[in-house]
Amino acid sequence: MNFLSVAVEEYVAVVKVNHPPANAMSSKVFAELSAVLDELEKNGHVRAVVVHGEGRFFSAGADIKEFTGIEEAHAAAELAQRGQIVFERLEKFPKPVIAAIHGAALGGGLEFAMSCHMRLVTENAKLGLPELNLGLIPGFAGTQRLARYVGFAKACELMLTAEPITGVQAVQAGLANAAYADEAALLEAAMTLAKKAAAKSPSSVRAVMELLQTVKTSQYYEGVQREAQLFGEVFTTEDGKEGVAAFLEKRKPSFSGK
Ligand SMILES: C/C=C/C(=O)SCCNC(=O)CCNC(=O)[C@H](O)C(C)(C)COP(=O)(O)OP(=O)(O)OC[C@H]1O[C@@H](n2cnc3c(N)ncnc32)[C@H](O)[C@@H]1OP(=O)(O)O
Repeated sequence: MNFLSVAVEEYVAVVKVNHPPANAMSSKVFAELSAVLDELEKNGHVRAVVVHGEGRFFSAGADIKEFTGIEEAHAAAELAQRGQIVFERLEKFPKPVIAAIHGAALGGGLEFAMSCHMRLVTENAKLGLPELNLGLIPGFAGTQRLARYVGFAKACELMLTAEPITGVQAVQAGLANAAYADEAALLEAAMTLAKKAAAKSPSSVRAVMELLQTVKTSQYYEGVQREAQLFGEVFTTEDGKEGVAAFLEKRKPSFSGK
């Protein structure tokens, strides 16, 4: 493992993303996450999982530096689908997963956190889906999951303004469970919560985790599929190219509507 580390303590696995500088969700990070889920699912010493980011951020999203090599809409749609599959697996994971979010959970980073079963945040963490600043749209099922947590109007506002909210606001909006003053308090609270779940009967926990997933309908999956397709289409517009180039060149994008 190069980008993820796992430490197990009292039936709780702490998974840390360590992909400096921003813990971007690159294809290698996704591959490792998938392998880690395989291992944690089988491991009888693991009954709950805490996911955290090493360094300044939880995760700043999909790896924008990897976007530059992608030319075709179908290739961009496939990138979205690959992320969607891993996050779907995470959401369906039979053991509870808690995201402990500090710094920033943006774009694919928030989509990662939204696939976890609970989210604890620092008060000043930034949570948002800023893809429209890049001339893109969310692609890892964020368009479908966000509204489930915050409702239609707030999801619309967050995506269309592309502006992040704080950890405190995320709790108020129903996106996060609770906010803590700093990273140390956040991690302590995440471990306490995870240990409470880990102390319950694994069979009852597994049953609850399965039952909570039945809220997803076929319309949800149609939405996710359409999201990947539209991500591919938007990705190949001139505005999509301009947005990504502007981010990498550290300048404001100029969108032409093409
Ligand atoms: C389907 C899914 C799609 C997506 O997820 S698209 C991505 C959506 N996410 C974003 O748009 C967030 C982009 N990043 C930011 O807004 C900012 O960054 C932060 C708020 C996270 C941090 O800002 P600050 O503290 O001013 O640092 P900094 O100089 O902007 O970034 C530090 C280094 O991190 C790299 N970085 C940040 N986000 C990403 C990313 N998502 N993918 C790849 N690299 C990223 C930068 O480029 C830079 O790197 P260097 O030091 O080499 O210049």
